[in-house]
Amino acid sequence: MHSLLELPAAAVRDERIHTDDIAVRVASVGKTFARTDSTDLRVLDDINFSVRKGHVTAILGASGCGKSTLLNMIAGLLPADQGRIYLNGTPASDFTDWKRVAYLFQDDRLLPWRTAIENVEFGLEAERVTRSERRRRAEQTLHAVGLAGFYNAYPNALSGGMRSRVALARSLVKEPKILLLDEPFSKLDPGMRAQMHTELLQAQAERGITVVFVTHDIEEAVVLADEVVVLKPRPGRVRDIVTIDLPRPRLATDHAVTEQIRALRALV
Ligand SMILES: Nc1ncnc2c1ncn2[C@@H]1O[C@H](COP(=O)(O)OP(=O)(O)OP(=O)(O)O)[C@@H](O)[C@H]1O
Repeated sequence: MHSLLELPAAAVRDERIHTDDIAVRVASVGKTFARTDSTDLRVLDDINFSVRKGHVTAILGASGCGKSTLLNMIAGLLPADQGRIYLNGTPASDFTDWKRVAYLFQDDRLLPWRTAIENVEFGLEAERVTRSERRRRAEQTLHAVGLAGFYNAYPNALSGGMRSRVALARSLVKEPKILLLDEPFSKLDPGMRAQMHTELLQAQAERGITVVFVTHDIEEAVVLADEVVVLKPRPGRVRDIVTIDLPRPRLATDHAVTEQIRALRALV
């Protein structure tokens, strides 16, 4: 099952191609890290895929195959040393609308000296938003992720799941068009992780956000994603792009979901 979004290499190399419904395009991207022992580590090689606007895409692969490196390049945190990454048709190096791109890290990175609401407001401090508007939007977003009543709690008084919600709210308050997530729920227990999946999908559907997330968890990829980019390691290459065309909510106990998990397991 290949996605139509897997553009042919020749088309990918043609920088004139602008498809209005593509939010992220990764075109012939490669990355090599120089190591202290002066040997180079080729982490990613000739990566090609596209992410449709409003879709949820998983980047799935074993530990060390370059998933975080790829996400960091999409986020503009790392340059690609081969190929190009485009956001809304613009090369990442020329892209200016980074305020509409949010990144949720593996650890929640909450500021311990700030309350929940102050942590969420932090997401807006780089923007031209008045203090009262900041407070209003932070309250509204915390409410939307089920944390009304915990506005003034400090992170150390919150459970892991609640901290994840605050971190999600801090990303959503920016009203991102693109949300990038690097295994943000991997430290949660399975029940809490399932709740966070529901929160994420609800926010994504309501706001039409494009989501790209990294995971090594096949079940998480099948439950959340419209498309799964499967990477194989050393160096990281695209093994396959699989479309998950199942209705939501997807329960890991449903037959169609377990079949899809089984099919993906054979690829990873
Ligand atoms: N800045 C860096 N300098 C040198 N090597 C790096 C750097 N960042 C990552 N690497 C190496 O690149 C490889 C891929 O790392 P990356 O974190 O992208 O993989 P991953 O698939 O996200 O792994 P995990 O699931 O364990 O987080 C690893 O071998 C890692 O040690």
